[in-house]
Amino acid sequence: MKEIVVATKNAGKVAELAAALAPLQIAVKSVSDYGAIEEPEETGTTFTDNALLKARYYAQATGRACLADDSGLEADGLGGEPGVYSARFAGPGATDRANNEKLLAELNARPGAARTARFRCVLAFCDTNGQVLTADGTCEGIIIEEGQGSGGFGYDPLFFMPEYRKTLAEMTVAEKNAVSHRGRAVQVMVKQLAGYFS
Ligand SMILES: O=c1nc[nH]c2c1ncn2[C@H]1C[C@H](O)[C@@H](COP(=O)(O)OP(=O)(O)OP(=O)(O)O)O1
Ligand SMILES: [Mg+2]
Repeated sequence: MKEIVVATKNAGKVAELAAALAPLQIAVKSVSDYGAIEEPEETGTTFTDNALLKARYYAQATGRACLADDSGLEADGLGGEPGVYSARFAGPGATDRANNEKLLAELNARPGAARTARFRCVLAFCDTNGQVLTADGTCEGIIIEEGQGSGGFGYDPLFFMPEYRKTLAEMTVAEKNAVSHRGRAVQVMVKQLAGYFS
């Protein structure tokens, strides 16, 4: 049976990835459909390392072909931080709100620091034979002083895209997928998966 498991514990990622995978016309499952699987420790130092680590871990745990996502924010005013540590910026298990507050506090502590930033996403697919596919994407924006919008997740309310005059949190899933790091990566991945499943 042609199916893929979106291997992430982040509901926002599941929604965005599932929407973008729909044209493949294969069954799209989520790891939560396979019982209580513990999250792996993200020990990699690059997005690619962590995406591959998660794809392999969940493929092993579910016995299904899995698509994992590792992503994060690089703030130029912070020398590229928080990067791969974006989810843990305000500490282990930090909430989005705490991470957003820390991002603003760190930037505000550096008057004159650049407010430009980018999101990066690496997607890794791994099947039960260990065959691997990867794709990546980026998205450029500006960190604003105060959150705007209630959509999306993570740092979306603070990530403003001047071309669209909106933060990512003010976009629908379809709008965000058309311009985001994840949307760009998944478009590339969908082409590869179309070949894989044909
Ligand atoms: O589109 C995005 N919009 C806003 N924030 C985002 C986005 N994409 C990544 N981010 C932030 C959220 C989190 O702080 C970190 C990802 O961490 P990352 O480990 O890849 O994901 P996660 O732990 O939420 O779920 P999981 O590892 O189960 O896929 O970067
Ligand atoms: Mg994670």
